[in-house]
Amino acid sequence: MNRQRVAGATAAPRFEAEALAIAAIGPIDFTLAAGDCLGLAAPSGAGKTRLLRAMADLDAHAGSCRLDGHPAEVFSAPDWRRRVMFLPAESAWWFDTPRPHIRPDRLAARLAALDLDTRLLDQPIERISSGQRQRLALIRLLSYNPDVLLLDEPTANLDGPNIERVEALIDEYRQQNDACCIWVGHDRGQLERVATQHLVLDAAGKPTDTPCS
Ligand SMILES: Nc1ncnc2c1ncn2[C@@H]1O[C@H](COP(=O)(O)OP(=O)(O)OP(=O)(O)O)[C@@H](O)[C@H]1O
Repeated sequence: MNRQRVAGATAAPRFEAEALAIAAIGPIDFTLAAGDCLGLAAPSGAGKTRLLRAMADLDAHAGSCRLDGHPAEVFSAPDWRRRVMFLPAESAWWFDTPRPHIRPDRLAARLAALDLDTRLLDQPIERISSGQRQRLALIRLLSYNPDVLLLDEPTANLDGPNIERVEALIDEYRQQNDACCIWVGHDRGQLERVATQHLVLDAAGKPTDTPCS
């Protein structure tokens, strides 16, 4: 599924982190080229979500992130967060139904790709299942055309066929948009399928070479 690079080819950095740390979590460093996906694994409570929030500049942190060579500081906060977009494990919704949250471009195709009925767009949020909400939140995120997807356990509520659909949609988006992603997950098999690079943290949030159990 992953895009293969030509051996010996060097790709320009698209999204980078240098000495990124929040509280005692990290520091971490990585460099991703267009189309790359970093699989981020760690025991529960190690700090994966907090690092994603630091990358999106949602919480105060140490170290820096760069997009296409430009540090986060040169972007306005809303512009950075639109380009480097965080998908929380549990989605938040502020209108009564999904439709007003989602830009219409490619909406029908993405709903079909994730096996979602268009009528869900006009259903009250509380009547939509957690797995349906998770897929709708991904479609909402993609509708804003981010350059970097910060995905916090994006298939946690899904069954096997829907996990495959989500993996395929994200892979297609990365390839068509030269986007990068950071994929937080606990399923090592999945991370091996979707990621082009891997970062494993120990229970204290420090990078390690030891595989996460
Ligand atoms: N805003 C915050 N301020 C201080 N500590 C926090 C904050 N948010 C979370 N924590 C704590 O930081 C630690 C890391 O939390 P985080 O949610 O990043 O873990 P995680 O690796 O994503 O866990 P899981 O795999 O269970 O989702 C936890 O001990 C959590 O209680």
